[in-house]
Amino acid sequence: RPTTVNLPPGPKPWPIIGNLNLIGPLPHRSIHQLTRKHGPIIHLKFGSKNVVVGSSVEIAKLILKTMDTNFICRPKTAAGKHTTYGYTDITWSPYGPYWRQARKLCVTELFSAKRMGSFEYIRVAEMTSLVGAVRGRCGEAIVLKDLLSTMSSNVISRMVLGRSYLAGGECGAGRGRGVVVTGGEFKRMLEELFLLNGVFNVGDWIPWMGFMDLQGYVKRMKVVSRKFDRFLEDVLEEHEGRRRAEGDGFVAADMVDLLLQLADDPTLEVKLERNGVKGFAQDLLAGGTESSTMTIEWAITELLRKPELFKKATEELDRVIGQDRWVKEKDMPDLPYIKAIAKETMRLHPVAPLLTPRRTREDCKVAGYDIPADTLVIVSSWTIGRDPQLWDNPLEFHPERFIEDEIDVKGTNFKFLPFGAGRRMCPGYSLGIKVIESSLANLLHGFIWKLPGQMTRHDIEMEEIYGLSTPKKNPLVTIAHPRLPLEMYSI
Ligand code: HEM
Repeated sequence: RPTTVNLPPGPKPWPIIGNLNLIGPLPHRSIHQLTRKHGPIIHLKFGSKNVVVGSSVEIAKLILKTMDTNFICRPKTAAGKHTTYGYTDITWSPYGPYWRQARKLCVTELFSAKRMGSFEYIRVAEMTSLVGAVRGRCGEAIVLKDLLSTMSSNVISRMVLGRSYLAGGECGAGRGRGVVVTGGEFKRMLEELFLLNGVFNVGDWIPWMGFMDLQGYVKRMKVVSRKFDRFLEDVLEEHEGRRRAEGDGFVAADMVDLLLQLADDPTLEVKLERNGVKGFAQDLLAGGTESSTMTIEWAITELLRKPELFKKATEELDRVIGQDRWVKEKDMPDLPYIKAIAKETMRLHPVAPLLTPRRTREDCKVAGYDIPADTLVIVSSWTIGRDPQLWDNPLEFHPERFIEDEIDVKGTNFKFLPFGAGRRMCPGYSLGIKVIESSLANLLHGFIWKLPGQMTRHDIEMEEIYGLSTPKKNPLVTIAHPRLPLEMYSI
């Protein structure tokens, strides 16, 4: 090692806590302020841990693509240890043959175009239920998020687990172990899992304080992971029962069936153990629910603040779809304005404003600075998405910018990173974008959206909470009115 290490610029750390005093309850906003002061690559100390934040297109490209072999690992955190079966899921598993195999399974089995196509009927059915639920409450003030999360949980549950375990508010009813968890409880479990996977847990950064669990996060991680384990064990037993009963005629009907088959496959490079099956299933359930719900809620919120945009969206829908049918997934390429609203929402309200953290495997140099091995590496897509050098009037919600400049969602130009980029980018992006775009299109096609009572667009609050995702702090309350001929709702 060189004797003098040329670390990126950053604030002076305090003994023991480092710069943790500068990180508030919304870490992406704290980090945004720091990057504005110190530049596109900064060095911080979280306790004794080195942290590097990249917040420009150039640095993001180096981290996520050009030098990705050194940045492809995830840090070892209490959340990874306690909530993902000791890092045997996809998100927190370290770089190596196990993770590479997991990603291969995502591409070839779980999210292949064929598999996504074969599950389209589920997305259509749940979309129809969502439209029916909104229609049933037209004229009332509704918490939109509740209806959206039922839709997205049902889509993902049916694809991953084979059926909606949330139907009727109960789950697992009538089987060996009786009711395991209610629908409402399941949603709370997912929210808790997301929150705990994104929190700044002091024990991760000041290891000798870890045993005290001063914030109580580790205790909560253990509680939520026990709840998930009970639920997933039940699901696995049910699937194994069907497999035994059907013998040679068994055909995999959902992602858990596939994972259990793979766990028995002697040709797999690395054995997929039972905990791995549960960890993968949990990742798919968690990844597929909260992220699309929060994005659609933010989109309707932004539109309520700029009602003139509803007109543009519905003009496009009336022209392309007409008033006598609902929007199908295959219509989306013909609805560029709706797609632009979805992208603009993800620019201003990214699900993961700091992406998911990485860890350096070896000492390296980035932009002339030394980055030591085992540094926590963060890419601030929040800052990149608000950079005035990249976006005109960056704080304004202006979907047209994505029509003028057709940037894709796959992070190929590193200016727009809703799903990350490179080899560790979100494997579920095609499902996520399908659910977001077609739900948004149908909610705008089928309904006129208003604010309740005397509330005006200036009263809408825009605060978020931070975890592995960043949903609205206070859920949006809104009123829907039918927009299409009434017979269209008898579906
Ligand atoms: C709105 C929808 C979604 C958004 C915005 C989103 C965003 C992200 C982001 C930003 C990452 C981190 C990428 C990085 O480290 O560079 C990620 C990773 C991941 N996402 Fe998603 N996601 C979405 C939907 C989904 C869905 C539907 C699934 C699965 C059903 C999923 C499963 C995962 C998994 C397993 C990872 C970890 C990948 C790895 O570490 O190798 N996501 N996602």
